[in-house]
Amino acid sequence: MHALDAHELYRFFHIGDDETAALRGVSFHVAAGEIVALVGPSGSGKSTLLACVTGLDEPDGGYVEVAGVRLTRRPEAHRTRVRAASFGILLQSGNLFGHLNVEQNLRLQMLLAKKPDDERMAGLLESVGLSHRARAFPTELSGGETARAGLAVALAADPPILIADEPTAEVDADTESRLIAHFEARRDAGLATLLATHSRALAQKADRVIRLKDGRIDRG
Ligand SMILES: Nc1ncnc2c1ncn2[C@@H]1O[C@H](COP(=O)(O)OP(=O)(O)OP(=O)(O)O)[C@@H](O)[C@H]1O
Repeated sequence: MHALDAHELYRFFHIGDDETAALRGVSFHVAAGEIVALVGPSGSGKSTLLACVTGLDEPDGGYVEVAGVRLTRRPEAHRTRVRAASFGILLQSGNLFGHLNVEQNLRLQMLLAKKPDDERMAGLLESVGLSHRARAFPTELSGGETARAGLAVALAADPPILIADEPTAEVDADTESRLIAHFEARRDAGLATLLATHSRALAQKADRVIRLKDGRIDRG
């Protein structure tokens, strides 16, 4: 049993008569204490895969297990419970509440996980380079700041499984190093991390790299 298991995932999208096979039988796992990097060209299915493994999207075939418990095709209430207990999630759609400032978004995430910790919050803001923007609201942040604030929220409750889509896409080299150190600390703490990334530096630090191509794992 792994922190996360994906079994033969399929996902199709239909627009008019056109069908896109975004995932075509993808199986993989992420163990506790492991960083796995998901890489592949634009359109290869990375974001679709991350949405399916978190239960935010339902695969058309196959299933996902979180610590051995099935997530796929279970009632929404069950999926929501598993997500809250097991995942920190940063997808490209973002994860910030617009009526809360950055600090309040982090605090809310910690409260939901019953882990309020102001000191940890300050450390997280510093590690994503946003200490000076703690009081800013999401509409007042740049694209890069929004992504970093979202990552801090995803990390806030020290989730057993971190799922992040392009967590270092819009950061400078120093911030990327700090974030990599953060992911490595998660590994040392026995937590699982799955990152979709175009960053070579980040992929090099992963324990395993999974390469997607046209909705399949490319073993070439
Ligand atoms: N909601 C949707 N409706 C229709 N097609 C979709 C939808 N979401 C994704 N697709 C298609 O599925 C395929 C996989 O997309 P996906 O976003 O998963 O790729 P990606 O590897 O994450 O790309 P990128 O690196 O650009 O984010 C693409 O062909 C995309 O156009």
